[in-house]
Amino acid sequence: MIVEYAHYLVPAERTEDFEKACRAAASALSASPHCRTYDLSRNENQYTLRIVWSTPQDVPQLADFQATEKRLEKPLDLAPTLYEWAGGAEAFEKLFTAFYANVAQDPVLAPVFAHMDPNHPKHVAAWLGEIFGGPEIYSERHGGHQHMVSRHLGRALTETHRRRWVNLLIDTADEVGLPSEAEFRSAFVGYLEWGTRMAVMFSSPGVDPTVPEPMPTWGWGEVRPWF
Ligand code: HEM
Repeated sequence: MIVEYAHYLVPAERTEDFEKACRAAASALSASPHCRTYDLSRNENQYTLRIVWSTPQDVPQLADFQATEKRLEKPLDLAPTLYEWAGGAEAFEKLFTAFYANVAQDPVLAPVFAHMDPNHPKHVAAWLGEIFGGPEIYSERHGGHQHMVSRHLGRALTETHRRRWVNLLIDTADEVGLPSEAEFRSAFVGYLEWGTRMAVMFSSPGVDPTVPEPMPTWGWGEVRPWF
């Protein structure tokens, strides 16, 4: 992950044009599979654009404006990752072993997972661990993002399935004693809400099965809409 900071000194008569160009750049950034998040801050006539990239790219809409300084930096992780906070690989394996045992008893979900691969709980644990900042095991050993998406294709999952999956996973998180701090649980549930909606989308008829986006990552903060 690369964090780009670009500082712009913008004369008062050009701030309107600059902010318009930034909004155009925001559309391009949102559409880019390489951009994870971005924001613009202003202090009088100084602007700082911060972009978090998976790989460095240009922001063409701002080419007319001279950046006074441009720095590409690796972020310095001062906070533990969600993976570390949760308790690492062991915690995710415990969670998904208990979850799929509960799934087998659930009238809504059991039929969906009737032919599940016995290693499925371990694979989903590796997926979630990687998303939450742990080792890149799912990418290296289990086919990465494209493979995960392919396992949902054609399953025609419904909102009833999705909601039951989320509810049961949260109940199981309580059952196995996953950390319950507000910050951790809000990030955890935020990912479940996003991830299950993506699973339902990719399970719909006629969806494009190609996935150019890299593995998602999830942290303590926010994500932006794709627009
Ligand atoms: C955050 C949400 C979700 C995540 C992270 C997730 C993750 C995964 C992963 C990583 C796989 C592939 C496992 C492998 O590599 O073998 C998979 C497969 C699958 N997922 Fe999901 N999934 C999510 C939501 C859902 C939902 C809501 C359902 C249905 C209620 C569902 C049903 C399935 C099924 C049936 C498979 C194939 C299982 C098998 O045959 O082994 N998933 N999921």
